[in-house]
Amino acid sequence: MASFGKLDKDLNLQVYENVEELSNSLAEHVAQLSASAVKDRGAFTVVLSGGSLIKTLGKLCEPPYLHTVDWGNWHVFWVDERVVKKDHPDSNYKLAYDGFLSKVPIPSEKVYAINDTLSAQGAAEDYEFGLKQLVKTGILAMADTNDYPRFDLLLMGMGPDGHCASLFPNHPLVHVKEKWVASITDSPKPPPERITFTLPVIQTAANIFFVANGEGKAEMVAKVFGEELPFGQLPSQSARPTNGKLIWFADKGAASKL
Ligand SMILES: O=C1O[C@H](COP(=O)(O)O)[C@@H](O)[C@H](O)[C@H]1O
Repeated sequence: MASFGKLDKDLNLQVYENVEELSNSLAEHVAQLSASAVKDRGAFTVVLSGGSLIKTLGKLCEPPYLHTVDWGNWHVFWVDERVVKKDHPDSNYKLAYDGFLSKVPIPSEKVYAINDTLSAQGAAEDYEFGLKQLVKTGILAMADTNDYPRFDLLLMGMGPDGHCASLFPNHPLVHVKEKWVASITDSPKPPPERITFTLPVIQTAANIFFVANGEGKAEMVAKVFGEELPFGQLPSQSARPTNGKLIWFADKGAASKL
């Protein structure tokens, strides 16, 4: 891992020589969080993004993690989803299933995909309702300090424009506070119809791991670690836990403009 001195310490940025090293470290960090959540609460609530993140989870599907992680107690959610059928090439569920979920023994009833028969608004409301039911069962924790759920881990990617989840720079959705899950029908990145966790839910997470690899992300990584911008102008900068832990995992390419 390369050293960025003060940046490492203050901003929790971990820079790796290549994606292979990044993926190894990511797997170890995820496995440790999983073990402590299952020990404490008997469940690990982990939230996936789509995009390039999924490939970096590959090491978790291999020994030793394949055999040592308590997959039976994982509960898997999506921080955002495109409103398409589950077998559509744009589906974040399909991407995660093909690249990760089909390779590890997580019980299918603990994988919470969106209802792909509904409109964007319907799917967002339905997903939020489902989360509230899981709070009632005790699987999903609520925060002590606000009225949002507190997921154990959010695994986040960042687009080259600085968006995360389906929260795009300066889009009005970045200011939504009254919902846990919101819909968008004018996403600047296709497909236009999506659902997304709102920023307060993201900020309430116990842990957020952001993953960025490749030079295409370098400019935005530098911006995220640059001056503090007004809330929502750069969602990947605003998406920081208010009472949790944030780690950025970057390869040398993504960190090349720091
Ligand atoms: O559209 C999306 O893009 C972001 C970033 O994707 P990447 O391929 O540039 O890493 C992703 O995190 C999000 O889940 C997805 O819906």
